[in-house]
Amino acid sequence: MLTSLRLLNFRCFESLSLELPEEGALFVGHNAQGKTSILEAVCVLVRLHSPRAKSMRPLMKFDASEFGIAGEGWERDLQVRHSRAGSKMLIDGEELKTQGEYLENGGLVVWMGNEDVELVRGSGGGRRRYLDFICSQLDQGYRRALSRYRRALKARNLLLKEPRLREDSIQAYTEILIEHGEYITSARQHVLTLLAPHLANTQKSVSGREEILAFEYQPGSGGSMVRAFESTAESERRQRQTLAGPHRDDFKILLNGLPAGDYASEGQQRTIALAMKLAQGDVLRSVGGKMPVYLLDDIFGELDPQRRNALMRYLPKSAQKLITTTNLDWMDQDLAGWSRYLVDAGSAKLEDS
Ligand SMILES: Nc1ncnc2c1ncn2[C@@H]1O[C@H](COP(=O)(O)OP(=O)(O)OP(=O)(O)O)[C@@H](O)[C@H]1O
Repeated sequence: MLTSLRLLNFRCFESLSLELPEEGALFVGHNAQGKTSILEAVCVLVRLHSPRAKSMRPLMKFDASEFGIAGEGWERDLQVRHSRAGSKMLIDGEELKTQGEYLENGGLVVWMGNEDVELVRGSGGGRRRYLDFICSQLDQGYRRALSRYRRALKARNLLLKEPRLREDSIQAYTEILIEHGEYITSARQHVLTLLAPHLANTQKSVSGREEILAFEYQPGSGGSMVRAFESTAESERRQRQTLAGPHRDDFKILLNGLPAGDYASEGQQRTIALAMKLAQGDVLRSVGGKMPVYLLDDIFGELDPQRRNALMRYLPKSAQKLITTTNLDWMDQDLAGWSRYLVDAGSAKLEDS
């Protein structure tokens, strides 16, 4: 649990200091006032990961040359700083050399956003990121394997684009891809089996119906990386890119046996995405051994009031929940005792409830 948050030149915030209650808080305000940025800062501080930016650069206030996020959580003082010279991560004032060291023994996060529906109807990239975010939080080795795989994939694709192919070098990278690729694929497959029993509960809780939600893994190597490289060798050299491996993994989402991307209604797709994120929280808790912080960014807009309240009730009581919303008209009385911050033009003030 994070007990405080301090921002300096982060997105629209020049400076901000907040206390975060144990059960969490609501961040209420009009559009474009900074609500998402607060949740994003928490995600970066806890997991070094922004759910909406590919790099740290866009997180820096337009007119600033560095930004900082700090907070106390999990009995440590955490700090992330970024400037043009690079990023620094500190725990209790001591700078750490690697992201792995910073993340080790830290907190876990579930991010739920309006865009999650793309998990159901969008391309495989979103579903791979969903699995990667879970696997990376459960296993430090996974983060390492993924980053080595990505580097080797980039290098091998560049080699395949050269006018004269250097087969020895390509083969050297093939071996790296096989080593890390097998690890990534089996970790993703394992996480899907961990998610399966939770999905049944979460789907029922959010939809209020007996619907069967299931995943079917589709490895981008077809099952064996070694055989995949043999069978794609010719086409790779024609198309000049690596064609098999976990960068092409995907999984089918089936609702009552039918592909949800093609058959489920808009409302059902949104419910499935919520169920997937809630199941993520259940797995992080049961396997990762820690209660994650739930960051819910404006996910209520597309749900009817009954589902909004059902979702609020499903969230674990003992978890810290930080929630953004533009209004609270829909909230049932028994849920109304939350701490509320009014977010307005890059400031956040605690309101009397
Ligand atoms: N790097 C940056 N520097 C300064 N301002 C930024 C930066 N990045 C985004 N902003 C601005 O910060 C403001 C707040 O954005 P944010 O997404 O946090 O708002 P929000 O309250 O969540 O809005 P919504 O309800 O529309 O999602 C926006 O006006 C945005 O343009």
